Amino acid sequence: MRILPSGAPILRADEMRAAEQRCFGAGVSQSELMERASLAVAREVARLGAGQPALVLAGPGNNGGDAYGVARLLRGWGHDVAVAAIGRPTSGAAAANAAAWQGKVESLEQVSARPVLVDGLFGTGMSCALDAPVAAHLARLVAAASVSVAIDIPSGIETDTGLDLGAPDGITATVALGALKPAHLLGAGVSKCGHVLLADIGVEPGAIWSSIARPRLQAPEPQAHKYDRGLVVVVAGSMAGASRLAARAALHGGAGYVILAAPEPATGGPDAIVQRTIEGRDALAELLTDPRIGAVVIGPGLGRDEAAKDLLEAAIGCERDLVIDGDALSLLGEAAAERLRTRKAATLLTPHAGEFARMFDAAGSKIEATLAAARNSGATVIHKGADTVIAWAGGKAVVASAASSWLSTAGTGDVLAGLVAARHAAGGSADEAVWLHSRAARLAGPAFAADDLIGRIPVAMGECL
Ligand SMILES: NC(=O)C1=CN([C@@H]2O[C@H](COP(=O)(O)OP(=O)(O)OC[C@H]3O[C@@H](n4cnc5c(N)ncnc54)[C@H](OP(=O)(O)O)[C@@H]3O)[C@@H](O)[C@H]2O)[C@H](O)CC1
Ligand SMILES: [K+]
Repeated sequence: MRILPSGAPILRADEMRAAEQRCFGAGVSQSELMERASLAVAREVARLGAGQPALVLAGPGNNGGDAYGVARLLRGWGHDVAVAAIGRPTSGAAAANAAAWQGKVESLEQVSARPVLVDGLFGTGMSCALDAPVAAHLARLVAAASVSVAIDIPSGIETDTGLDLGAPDGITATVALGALKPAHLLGAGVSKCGHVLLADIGVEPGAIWSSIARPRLQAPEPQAHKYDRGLVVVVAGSMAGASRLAARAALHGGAGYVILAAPEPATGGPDAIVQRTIEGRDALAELLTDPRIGAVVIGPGLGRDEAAKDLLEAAIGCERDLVIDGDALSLLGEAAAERLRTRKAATLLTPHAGEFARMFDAAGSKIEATLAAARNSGATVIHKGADTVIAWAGGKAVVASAASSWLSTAGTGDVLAGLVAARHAAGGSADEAVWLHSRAARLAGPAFAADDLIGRIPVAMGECL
């Protein structure tokens, strides 16, 4: 499991440059800022590299400027340091750092590999794919090292999208400077950044995007009753098992009262789940007039037939807060934004990548695309994946990016939908549910079934009280 700072600010490349400019405007010089960056990276290299001979790769810009600073500091601390470079910085603090490096500078082609590798070729200035020879030499040098540290971002990952532009595999750790970037959490960054450490270099990020953090939960008040904790209605369709998973997840996610509304009573499952036989659109619409309902879940096991469409119409038309998942998202398709934006109550969507692409424009950064979907639909959108983005219509985004890959098993989406409803009905936020779902998966260990996941949710909640 990789280390990732929690609750940390995320900035795009242009936002980071603006934050650096504000720092300069406040009187901090570029060389001072670069020295803070170099010192933060050099300390991590000394810690992780444990004094082994180091090879520092320096690029033609400020990422390279950091690299020359790292090399100078390590050598000053007695480390055996070699430098190889692509181009040479021509201006500002980076050029001064390059000039201050007293040692020789080799080319990537000729330099020999060493046990410790520092990647200071490119950072937020990556503007296109790495040249193939550069990518090949970088991969060779990273593979030969026992410890490799990337400065700010591994070279070859696009800052704002996480798109792979030729980055090597196997980077041990990335020292993010000043703020996380989308590259640390999205796409290729999920697997290619290694552990992510965030260095404070005195820049005020002012970010409204952040990495997910452990929620703070409260036990129910002494006088609480089941409606205080939230009444969740799960609308079942043709596949009862999926809706039962969602209902059980809602119960173990803290809901005080769970109703499973199904065409015929489901057998098995906890007696604490109240079964209501609901046939057709009007009967469901009637049930959903109950103002005590904190959240309705529709989608798990709904199916896509005419009966399913009728139930979805009733759910969208009701005045309750609504979690829409799975089949219901596919039924909405590209009409989603238009159908949902007029709803007065809250709507939460839990699409995976395929469902998202059927409803919204998925081009570009996953954060930007999910925010656009939230703005256009008025819904809170939980865009699932190895990198899960939670986006609100007001522009806030939270990114979760260290989930267990064992979540790739049937039913975990149904569990999340029920958990999202429970936390919402309890007055919590969508990212709480994502954190609990991910933590429960960690606790469940390898090769768990969705049913096992449910039993770990209370344990995960116990870590938040
Ligand atoms: N701003 C500051 O004072 C500080 C910045 N920090 C560090 O700086 C980098 C960002 O530095 P920047 O100079 O903006 O860009 P890079 O160093 O990442 O890239 C350098 C140049 O490389 C060229 N480039 C981009 N992609 C490629 C490629 N695929 N192949 C070859 N060359 C490439 C690009 O030139 P262009 O002509 O394309 O513009 C870049 O200019 C940041 O990540 C931090 O590490 C300090 O940390 C703090 C101070
Ligand atoms: K780098």
